[in-house]
Amino acid sequence: MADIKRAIGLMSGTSMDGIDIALIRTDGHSFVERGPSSSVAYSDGFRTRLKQGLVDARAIRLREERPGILALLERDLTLHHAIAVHDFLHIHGIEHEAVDLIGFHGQTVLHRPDEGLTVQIGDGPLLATEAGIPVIHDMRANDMAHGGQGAPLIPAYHAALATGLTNKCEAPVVFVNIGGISNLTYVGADGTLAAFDSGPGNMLIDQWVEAHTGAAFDADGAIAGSGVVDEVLARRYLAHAFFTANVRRSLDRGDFLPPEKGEISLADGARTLAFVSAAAILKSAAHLSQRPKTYVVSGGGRKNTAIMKTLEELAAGQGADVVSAEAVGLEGDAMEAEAWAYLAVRSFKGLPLSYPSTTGCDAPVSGGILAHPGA
Ligand SMILES: Nc1ncnc2c1ncn2[C@@H]1O[C@H](COP(=O)(O)OP(=O)(O)OP(=O)(O)O)[C@@H](O)[C@H]1O
Ligand SMILES: CC(=O)N[C@H]1[C@@H]2OC[C@@H](O2)[C@@H](O)[C@@H]1O[C@H](C)C(=O)O
Repeated sequence: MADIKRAIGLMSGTSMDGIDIALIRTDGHSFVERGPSSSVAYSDGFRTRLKQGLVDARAIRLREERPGILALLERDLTLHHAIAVHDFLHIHGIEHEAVDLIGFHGQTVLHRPDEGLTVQIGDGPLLATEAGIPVIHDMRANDMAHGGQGAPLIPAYHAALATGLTNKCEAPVVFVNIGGISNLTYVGADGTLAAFDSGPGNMLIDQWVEAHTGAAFDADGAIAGSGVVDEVLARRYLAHAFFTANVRRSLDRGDFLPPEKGEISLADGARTLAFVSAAAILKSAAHLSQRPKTYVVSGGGRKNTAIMKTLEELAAGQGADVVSAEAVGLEGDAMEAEAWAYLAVRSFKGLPLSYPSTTGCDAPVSGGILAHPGA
């Protein structure tokens, strides 16, 4: 019997809205049994500190540097994760000893793939000790050390999930994650993988809406619903070199900026940015060697009806369907956390986390650092 491990994945994504947590059992190959999942929202105060952390991170030249508030923030972020793990295990009646590994993403505070620099704050040894469970952390660094973009890493997990979709949707399938940044994974009928970041997801909408209303996001796309697309502004975003370059690269939060306040009304701005988010996915997918037949959407952006409406229309124009992760029996809010659990098991077994076709690394590479409790 294959060596199956029970692992928890922890994701604090680019939206900085909280921690997603998920439990899976897996052999690190195609066997995946998904367990419970949940999310813990950050307080407004902690989100404000995370945003300051992004500013302070701009001074980082070597990835172990922690200027400004970053050292304290890293400790507090780790302790938030430890509490999330304890609460999760308690709620679900799971003993700590029954969990073999935690896959800990941490919080990306700086991502400059062109300089070979990616920084996720999160203290793996501290989390291992606080949680009493071995932790695999820092999973992006080795990919970059081997010439990769350091992201996206979720494609290895998408490949495992795709084996269960054969009778549920038409191939070829593309998994789309609409988080702060969006990324996609193409899985060919023969298991071929191609993946890359596909553009701004919710981050521009979030910043735009927060600047005008104080709300963290456009709930259900309601603000966008009363606006119209400004085609000139949309074209400006979609003309960005990111979409036209021959080589796909991964994105940092600062690579795209929201419009200037006053440049457009709140509602039209929200509608235009939702259009851009959807159109960016199709524009990026045009770089794939084959046209997808089904887009399986996960991430918070699938709850924005303006993004989904545009995505469905544009995909229909190319003969493709758009379905939510839930429609094919998956969990759209937990997929990244599940992926980090899956990747932790692969890391533990020395299996590749990334491939030349997913991050642009020189050869399939593993990654991650193992931290034991109390070490
Ligand atoms: N009900 C909703 N209506 C509209 N948008 C929503 C809703 N719920 C969440 N979102 C959007 O989803 C975002 C969070 O998505 P998600 O958790 O997938 O991102 P993330 O994991 O932080 O980002 P990334 O995948 O880039 O790391 C929120 O910031 C918000 O923009
Ligand atoms: C550097 C970094 O944290 N990148 C994230 C971000 O959020 C979405 C997109 O940009 C993706 O490339 C990646 O996360 C996902 C989970 C990944 O690595 O697969």
